[in-house]
Amino acid sequence: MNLVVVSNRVSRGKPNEPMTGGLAAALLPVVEKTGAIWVGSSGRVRDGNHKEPFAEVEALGAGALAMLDLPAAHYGGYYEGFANSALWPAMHSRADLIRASHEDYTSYREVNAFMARALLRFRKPDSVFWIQDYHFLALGAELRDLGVTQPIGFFLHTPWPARAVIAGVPNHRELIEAMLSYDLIGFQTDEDCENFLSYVQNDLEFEVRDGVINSSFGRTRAAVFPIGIDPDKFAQQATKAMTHPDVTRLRRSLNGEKLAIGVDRLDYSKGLVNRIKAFDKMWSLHPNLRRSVSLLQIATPSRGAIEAYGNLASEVAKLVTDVNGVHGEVDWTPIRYLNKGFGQGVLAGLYRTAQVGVVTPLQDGMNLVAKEYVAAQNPADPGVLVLSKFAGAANELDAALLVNPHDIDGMARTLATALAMPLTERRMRWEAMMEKLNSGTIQQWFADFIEALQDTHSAGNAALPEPPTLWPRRTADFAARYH
Ligand SMILES: O=P(O)(O)OC[C@H]1O[C@H](O[C@H]2O[C@H](CO)[C@@H](O)[C@H](O)[C@H]2O)[C@H](O)[C@@H](O)[C@@H]1O
Ligand SMILES: O=c1ccn([C@@H]2O[C@H](COP(=O)(O)OP(=O)(O)O)[C@@H](O)[C@H]2O)c(=O)[nH]1
Repeated sequence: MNLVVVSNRVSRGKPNEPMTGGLAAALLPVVEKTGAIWVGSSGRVRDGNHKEPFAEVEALGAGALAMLDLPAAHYGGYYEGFANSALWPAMHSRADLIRASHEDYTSYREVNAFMARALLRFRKPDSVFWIQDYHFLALGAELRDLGVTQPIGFFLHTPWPARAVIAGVPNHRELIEAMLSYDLIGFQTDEDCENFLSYVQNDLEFEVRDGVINSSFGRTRAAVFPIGIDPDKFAQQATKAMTHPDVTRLRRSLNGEKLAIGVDRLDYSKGLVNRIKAFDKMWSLHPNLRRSVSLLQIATPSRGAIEAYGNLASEVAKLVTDVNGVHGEVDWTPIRYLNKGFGQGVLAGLYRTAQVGVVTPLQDGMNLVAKEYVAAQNPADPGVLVLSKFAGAANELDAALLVNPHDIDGMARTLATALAMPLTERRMRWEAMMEKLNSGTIQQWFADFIEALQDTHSAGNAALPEPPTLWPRRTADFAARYH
């Protein structure tokens, strides 16, 4: 098997560089170990008609990384536009933030078609294609249009929302029909998978039986594959990081005070505003916790060219200033707020230093930070995870203190409970969570998906007498422009 993994964001595997998001963090070890070729955006754009996509290819462990320059005329409409101003808010049930022009949709489809053409260069007879995330919902259909008959799987890293929300995305029907060119579609949680199937059954009116969709576009299976981490690697990194200068300086600066940590992209889905309000409330309700616990909030800049993200950055910065102004003292700062990223080798030590990990998104596909925080703890004296019930991770990490991120008073109370939790209960909860992390590692996620993809593809071929007729050209106008 020659595995071709495709995502918008890639990682070059530089150990001291921060990961930009969980998708890149999760795929990196998979590519390094399995020898897959990972194709994604170089982050640069290129003018011209792009008949010959430009890819820079370099080794990545046992695998390879191919970084493509995407078409200059369409990059903004694709990434900041349709992907992150229409699909992202919809996937996170923020229909109020959906902004999409028809030009953005055209650019999105153009980039999907461009990527399909670029992938032909990496195709071999035994290739298996694995497409990642909402940037490439239509890529499978584009590949089928180009005559690709090999297995094509898709994994969605974000949530999939209720039918009424996805219906707010322009061209939703055409896009979701295009997804039915995939052999297998993977989701993070049962709820995401059920929401998707409910749309397919009720809005597209295709037959769904035992997670298999039989449509005029072929046979597609939808199933759940919760993404994991490598807990052993994180535990080792955390032990090693305790002597890193950033970590020792942090510990020294605490003077015995307790620490809570939050690590998030500066994204409205992460619930940063409510989290800071909950700390404000906690210090107001429990004045004894002033000076005895502070919050280190790492908020790495993300998608800054989009208005909603710029607004959020200003709102959070102002809120932090206000809360520090109210509760701070000449020699004590309640919230240390950093707009920069850290390599995972350092991050693991920061997690281990904190008695409480605060992961309170309003919606999140999985949230790998929650899993990393748990894996980085000292088994003899583990910290407590306070976790939103709306993060995909809450399905497995149900031994965390689960909170409703909309209930600020409730979160304030839970934070105080976490800070006072006795060692025996902390250990019991931590051991239960580690058991889950060890049985759902990133390696397992990869193996499960690829096995299911190959099985589904073989079963689909066996069931279909004339496969080529099942892949109608849904996107003839886009295809014609490039082929
Ligand atoms: O590539 P960016 O636009 O900078 O955004 C970063 C990534 O954010 C999202 O990550 C998701 O994947 C994680 C791993 O499965 C999951 O834990 C998290 O809940 C998701 O939000 C996005 O889905 C990726 O495509 C981005 O690369
Ligand atoms: O300074 C930072 C902040 C985050 N991360 C990594 O970025 C990923 C964030 O993934 P998550 O699933 O929590 O959220 P996403 O950003 O993908 O929505 C995790 O692997 C973190 O270790 C990092 O390497 N450095």
